[in-house]
Amino acid sequence: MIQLNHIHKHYGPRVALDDVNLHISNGICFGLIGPNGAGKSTLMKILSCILEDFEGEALVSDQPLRENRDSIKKKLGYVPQEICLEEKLTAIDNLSFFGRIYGLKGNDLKHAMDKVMKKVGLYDRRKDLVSSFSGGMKRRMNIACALLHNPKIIILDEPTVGVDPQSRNYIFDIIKDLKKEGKTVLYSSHYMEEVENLCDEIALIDSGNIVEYGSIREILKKHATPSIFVQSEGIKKKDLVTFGEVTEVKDGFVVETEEPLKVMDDLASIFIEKNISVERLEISKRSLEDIFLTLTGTSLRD
Ligand SMILES: Nc1ncnc2c1ncn2[C@@H]1O[C@H](COP(=O)(O)OP(=O)(O)OP(=O)(O)O)[C@@H](O)[C@H]1O
Repeated sequence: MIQLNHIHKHYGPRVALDDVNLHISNGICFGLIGPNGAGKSTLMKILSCILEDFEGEALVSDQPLRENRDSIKKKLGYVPQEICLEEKLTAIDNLSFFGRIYGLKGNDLKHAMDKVMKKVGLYDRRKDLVSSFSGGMKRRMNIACALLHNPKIIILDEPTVGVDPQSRNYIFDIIKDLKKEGKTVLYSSHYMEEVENLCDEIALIDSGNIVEYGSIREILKKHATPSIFVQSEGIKKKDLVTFGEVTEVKDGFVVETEEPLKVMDDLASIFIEKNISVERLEISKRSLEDIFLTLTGTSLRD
C-alpha cells in the first residue's frame, strides 16, 4: 500500500505539489494523469526516494518513507522519463551494471537478466550495443533495468513518450503482465486512453493538485451525467428545457438527463408527431478527458 498525506513540494518559489493526498492499494495499476508540469514526475521521484526534500507524510508498503529509504528502495523499481543507459555498452552489460547496484551477482544476476530481457522482448538482442537500438527498444531496456531485482512496486514515468506503436504495445503488455503477477504499478501519462485501458484506478492531477481520484467507473459515475445530443433545424433551446439541462453546442444541443432512454423516447415521439426532421439524435456520455477539462479548465495536451 502507498499512502500520501498532505504532500507539499516546491522548487524555490514554484509549487510542484500542493497538499497531495492519495491511497494506492497493493496489486493494482494506478494511473497518474495530467498535463506537462502537473507534478507527476515530482510525485514519482518522491515515492522512488530520489527527491528527499518534501513536506508531508509518505508511506510505502506501510512503512514511513523517510525512515525506511533503504528497505523501500529494494521493493521499488523506478523507470524514469529519461533513458538511463550507456549507449556504448551491450544490453547485457547495462543490465549487469544495474544488477550489481541491486546487489545481484553470479547465477542470480544471469538468471535475473535473462528473465527481464525475455519479459521486455529483447532477449535475442541482449548482446547488441544499446546504440543500435530504436527509441522504443531503449525504453523497453529502461524498464528491464528497473525490473531486475523483482520489485513489488513498479513506478513508470511516462514510459510511452516518443515510442513507436509496436514498442508502445509491448510496454502495455509488460504492464499487464506485471499486474497479473500481483505487482503494484504506478503509471503516469498525459494520454487518457492509455490509463483508461491499463489502470484500475486513476488520479487526475493539475498544477500540483489531485483534483479527483478513484476507480474509472466511480469517476465516470460521479461526473459523467448521460446526455442526449440533438441536431435538428426545427428545434430551439426552449423546446428542450423541460427534458433537462440544455447546452447549445456547435451543431445542436446537449440535454443532460438521468433518464436518457426515456427522454430519447419522448423526443422521438414529439419529432414524429410534429413531423420535424432530425439530423442526429443520440445518447452520449462525457469522456474522462472531458471531465478532466471541466474539473481543471486545462487540456491534457496543447
Ligand atoms: N528541478 C526543478 N527545478 C525547478 N522547478 C522544477 C524542477 N522540476 C520540476 N519543476 C517544476 O515543478 C512543476 C512540476 O513538474 P513535474 O516535472 O513534476 O511535472 P510533470 O507532470 O511530470 O510534467 P511532464 O509531463 O512535463 O514531465 C513544474 O512547474 C516544473 O517546471
